[in-house]
Amino acid sequence: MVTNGIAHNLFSFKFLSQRAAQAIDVELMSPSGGGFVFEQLVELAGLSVAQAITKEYSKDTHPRIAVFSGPGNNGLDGLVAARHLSHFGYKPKVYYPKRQDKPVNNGLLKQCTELDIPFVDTPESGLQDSDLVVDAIFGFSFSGEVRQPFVSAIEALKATQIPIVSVDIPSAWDVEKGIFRTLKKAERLKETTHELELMPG
Ligand SMILES: NC(=O)C1=CN([C@@H]2O[C@H](COP(=O)(O)OP(=O)(O)OC[C@H]3O[C@@H](n4cnc5c(N)ncnc54)[C@H](O)[C@@H]3O)[C@@H](O)[C@H]2O)[C@@H](O)CC1
Repeated sequence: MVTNGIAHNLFSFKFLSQRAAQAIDVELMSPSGGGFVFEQLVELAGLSVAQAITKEYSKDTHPRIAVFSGPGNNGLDGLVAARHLSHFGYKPKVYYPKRQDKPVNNGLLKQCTELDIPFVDTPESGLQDSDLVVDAIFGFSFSGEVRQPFVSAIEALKATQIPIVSVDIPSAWDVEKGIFRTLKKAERLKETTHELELMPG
């Protein structure tokens, strides 16, 4: 997880390559390896995100949290985090524009709905009156240029002044090289003044 609020600690982090991260997940779920099932890993990931937020951002100063969930498993981490944040006393709302009809997705949607966590239709309404945003749009399987319906969500994240907590990596950054893929060189230089740049290794 990366948060723009703890940039000063960036160089004490170690980063995994895309291939290594995927290989670790395969190993964790192998019967001869970790023996975990997928749902356990998603629950652990989402709980870790929510716990990290409680350490960095108190519910007294950052109670209103927008969660942007993407179409894959990174998005599921976001839904689990929203559920825990609600239990921890925060007020999450979720932007989840592209949903898959799978048992784990449907179960998490039901759990969030039963906690009265609102689902919003646009990134702007997610960010409005929020103190923090959880970026769970893309994780280690992101590649290429950002496609709809996530272009406007990424633009909204680039423009917002509130803290962004990214699950795994900042969405739309090249998984191996960091920095937004969609930016031209001049824009990239500007972005590096207030965003993190991830380097492999
Ligand atoms: N075993 C696992 O796969 C686990 C994954 N976890 C989380 O899930 C993430 C990886 O999950 P996934 O492999 O589902 O991948 P992601 O959640 O990173 O994203 C894949 C989804 O994004 C879409 N996508 C990729 N590039 C795009 C682009 N340029 N524009 C628009 N859409 C694009 C794909 O079509 C796919 O629907 C990890 O980073 C981690 O956060 C954890 O929950 C633990 C378990």
